[in-house]
Amino acid sequence: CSGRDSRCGRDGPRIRFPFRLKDNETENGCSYRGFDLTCSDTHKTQIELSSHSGPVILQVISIDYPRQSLTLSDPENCIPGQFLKLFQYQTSHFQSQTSPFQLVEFYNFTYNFTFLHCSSIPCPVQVVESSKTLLDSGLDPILWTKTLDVISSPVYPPIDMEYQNYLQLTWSKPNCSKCEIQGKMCKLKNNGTEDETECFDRHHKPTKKIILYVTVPFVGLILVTLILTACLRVYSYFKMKSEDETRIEKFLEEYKALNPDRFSYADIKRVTNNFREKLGEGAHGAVFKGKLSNEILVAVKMLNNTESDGKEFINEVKAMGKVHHINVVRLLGFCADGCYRALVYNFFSNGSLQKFITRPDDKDHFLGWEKLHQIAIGIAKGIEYLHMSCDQQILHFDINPHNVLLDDKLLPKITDFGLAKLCSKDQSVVSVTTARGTLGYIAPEVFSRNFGNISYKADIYSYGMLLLEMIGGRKNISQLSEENSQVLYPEWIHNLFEGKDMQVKIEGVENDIILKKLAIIGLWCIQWHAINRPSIKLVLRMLEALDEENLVVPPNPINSNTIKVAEIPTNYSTLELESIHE
Ligand SMILES: Nc1ncnc2c1ncn2[C@@H]1O[C@H](COP(=O)(O)OP(=O)(O)OP(=O)(O)O)[C@@H](O)[C@H]1O
Repeated sequence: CSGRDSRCGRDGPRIRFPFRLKDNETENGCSYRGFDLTCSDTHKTQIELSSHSGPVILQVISIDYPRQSLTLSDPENCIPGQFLKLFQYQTSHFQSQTSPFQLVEFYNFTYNFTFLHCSSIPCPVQVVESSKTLLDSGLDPILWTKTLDVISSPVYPPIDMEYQNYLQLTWSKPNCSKCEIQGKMCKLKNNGTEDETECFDRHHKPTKKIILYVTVPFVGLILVTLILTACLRVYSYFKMKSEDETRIEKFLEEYKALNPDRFSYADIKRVTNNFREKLGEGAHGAVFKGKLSNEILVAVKMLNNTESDGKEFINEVKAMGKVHHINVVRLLGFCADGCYRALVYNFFSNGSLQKFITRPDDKDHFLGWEKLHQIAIGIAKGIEYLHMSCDQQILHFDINPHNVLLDDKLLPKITDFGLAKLCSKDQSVVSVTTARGTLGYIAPEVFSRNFGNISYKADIYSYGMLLLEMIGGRKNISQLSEENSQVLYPEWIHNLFEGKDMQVKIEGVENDIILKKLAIIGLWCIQWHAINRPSIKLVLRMLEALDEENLVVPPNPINSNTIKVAEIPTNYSTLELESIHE
């Protein structure tokens, strides 16, 4: 029915209508009565024919569908015996009542023949020519007895003694030879009479070749795609890895460049050419000029090893190692070699800002108000960076003109982080155990905890003092000695407030707009109470604002009720007080 052939073994005959494999459930109802075939355990095709002595199972050797014949053999090699069982009692044309098959060929034998029987051998039936004696046929007359004489006639098929082991049967109903000749399949006609058949087109099972032609390229394509994808993956994996490595290398190079190098004392001696050129001396040690390479000039600060327990050194390396800003000095390296400690910075040819704080008529050193304004902005940007842009807030605690260096383009660089403190950004109050800074620039609360908590506003105060210093306040108080660059700030600030409108009185430059701006901002920054001082961001906004006229003059920063001037020492340049117990 399905139009597909089936078979028992690879070499077995193809099985299709009117035959069917008995156990093939999908072909149920598709066979014709009596045409059921089975497969043996050894994959041979078998047919069961009925006889008077029970069913006879024969092996189907081939089926010729166009001629409607099938060739059978006996698995027990005794065709004559099976022949007798099947056809002994049949009518003359060997057509059984129940079987649809007719015998067409048994022996191609043109003579009459006789069936003989012997009970003691495996195949107990033999066929001989009737005209011959048993002895002529090589059979023992004692063992063999005659069973049946068959008279050869046109009805009886010819018999060939040499092919005793095959039976050839034909069938006439159902008649499918027409369909087979046309290469079509055959089936019983729907709604037809019992034996009527009709042809139909066989399902063309895709041939192996077609399957090969279609599937091989398809599977090949999939394989190639898979291999290519795998190769691509492997390639991109290794590419990514090598990119990662390059990225890491690059990072390490940059990191190395950004982070301070460690020098030995011998290096330091070599760099400074045996400490040949001294640039100056601060509270913590002397500074020497040096050369890292032909292009890189450095300033090497040798720290006094006698006084410190290493805190200043650690502080400076810790704080400065992290900062990279155009307005903050770069720490290129450090030396911690036995008792020798040194810090290596870029060299700035113009030295410290202190040198440029002078009267306007000092033509050699006065930079002009516009330049000073730019320098003030640069310092504020450096402080803003320290206060706001690093992982930790860096409080400098020693902002003053000595600690601002100027490069060859007069760009200000904040330096000297020996007193700096690293705090978390959300920390609003800082604990310091010693008052720190340079006299004249120290916020009141850093002097004494009575004036409030210490915070980033301490740097704002110092910056305010620096601004006021920049506009020439100290130099205009001519009574103070020239050598002592630090001035007691309350006294100095009082001098700024001559006149009720708080205008800064400086010879020759009265009412200069930049000057006024710097003065007002400076006064805001030195407000006695830290809370009244602006943040560095606000300071920057005020410094960069164009509408200077709108700047509001702050109240008098000194509240005379809160400080007794006489309590504050006047004769130290750098403040070193005893520890305050928190
Ligand atoms: N990177 C530098 N480039 C050029 N000159 C420098 C550099 N660093 C320091 N100097 C010079 O060396 C001198 C001493 O500097 P140092 O920072 O040790 O002391 P200070 O700031 O004057 O005082 P203190 O350390 O007590 O605050 C300064 O006057 C400065 O001009």
